[in-house]
Amino acid sequence: MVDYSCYLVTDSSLVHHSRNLVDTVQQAVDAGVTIVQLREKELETGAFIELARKLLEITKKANIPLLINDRVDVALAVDADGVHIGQDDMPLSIARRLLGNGKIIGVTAATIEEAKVAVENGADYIGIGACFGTSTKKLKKIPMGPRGVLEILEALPANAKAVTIGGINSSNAERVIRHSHGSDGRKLEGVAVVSDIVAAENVPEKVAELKQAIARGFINTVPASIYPDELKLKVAQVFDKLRATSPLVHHITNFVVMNDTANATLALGGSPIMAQNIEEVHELGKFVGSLLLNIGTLNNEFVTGMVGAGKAANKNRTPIILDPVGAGASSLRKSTMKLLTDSLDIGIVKGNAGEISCLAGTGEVEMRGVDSVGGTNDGASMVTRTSKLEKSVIAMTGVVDYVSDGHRTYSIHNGHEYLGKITGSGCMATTAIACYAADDLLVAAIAGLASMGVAAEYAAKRSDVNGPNTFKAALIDELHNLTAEKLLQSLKLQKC
Ligand SMILES: Cc1ncc(COP(=O)(O)OP(=O)(O)O)c(N)n1
Ligand SMILES: Cc1ncsc1CCOP(=O)(O)O
Repeated sequence: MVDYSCYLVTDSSLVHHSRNLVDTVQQAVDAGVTIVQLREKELETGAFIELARKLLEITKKANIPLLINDRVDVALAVDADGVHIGQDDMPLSIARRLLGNGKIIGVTAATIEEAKVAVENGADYIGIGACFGTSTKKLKKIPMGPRGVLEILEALPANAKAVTIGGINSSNAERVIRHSHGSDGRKLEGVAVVSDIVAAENVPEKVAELKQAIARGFINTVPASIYPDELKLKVAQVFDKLRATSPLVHHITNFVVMNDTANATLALGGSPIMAQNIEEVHELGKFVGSLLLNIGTLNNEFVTGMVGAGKAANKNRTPIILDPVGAGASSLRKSTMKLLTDSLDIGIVKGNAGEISCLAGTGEVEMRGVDSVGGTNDGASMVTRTSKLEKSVIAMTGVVDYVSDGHRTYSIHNGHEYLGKITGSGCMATTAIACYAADDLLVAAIAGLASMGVAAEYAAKRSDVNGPNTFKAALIDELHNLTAEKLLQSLKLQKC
């Protein structure tokens, strides 16, 4: 059985200046890559064969396969273990005739049709891509993201094998593999990586990081279900922990709510920092408890900062909470949400019914500006479906709030109508979730929405509250006055 899990594809033009390609492959093989593909675009045939022989010596000793990219003649000349061919290369049927059944043949596919044809014609595995953007190769099609990879994988027969390629690195490999877990239990066999390994300063360290990320991605445990009373106790516990630890919540958020959400974070017990400049987001990473990305007012600086901060957060395993404000309202917002969900591992997405239906791609709830027009008749099924699709916890706000991790779904019946009459209450709810995100993400999403709902009920009851404006000030006060006991007493939580 071929192990495709950690697949090194070479490119000598990208090799770090401190080594040559042969040393790079030796180090990568010693560190545990499971298969190697020699991919050279500029080499003359003689030099190609010589290089292939050297790499074959290394891979044979480690008992792993060496495939040759595009050049069936080179593979035959050195008796390599197989080839990888693209859609414009030698047809699969001819390659198979030349190489015989004992050799591995991989075929690139960017569409369902290409993948199906390759499998029908006897490809041993499919290289699905490009998954993300890459500077290693000029792409002919826009990257498909992990969801596009899964769509191709799910269209193939259950026994078909596939890896994905394009922009894969140690900070996104876990998500890419996890995302490929299909409804019928199938998943990718692994990820193929060029620059993240060959250009790395420290190859053994990089391969170790990649292998750990890949191994985490393959773990697909179904979480145990939790009864509402047990969950309420957990909410009370995480509230006390939040007050004791005051985590730093890094916001890249919109101009409209920046001040209110900073105050809501402080009132609830967190510590806010609002910073979007790419120059500083990396430095902040080490101290940040969670990263909140809110697309309410968009410009290029914000989006660049979000992607940069998001990648750093994924690398540090800091949870990211995304608020795709108004995602269904304009194509810029929709494409920004797609860019963020495709390129980052998002822990929790919080949105109203319109935003969540836009994320799910169903558009079943319309949007007017940043507000949903109406809600959905079946919030529980909408969040469960979207969570399964996105592999993120989904928190959907409305008259009733719904939270799901794809396996466990709950509804929260707290709040007050004034929440819908002030601007920024949804963004404050996202902030509240981000304050709790150091803990189990399902619990964090419930605790955040519960805190907002219960604080709103206390605020609305106050004698000094006469309407939305006084309510907003009182809401910040009541987030500050919240206690674990109040949450336990007032939280109305149901299992769906
Ligand atoms: C594992 C894997 N998947 C896809 C490719 C891309 O191959 P191809 O389409 O032939 O493009 P080039 O590699 O020739 O640029 C691959 N090499 N490996
Ligand atoms: C060969 C190839 N085919 C699709 S993307 C790609 C290059 C991937 O390189 P990297 O892993 O450096 O993004």
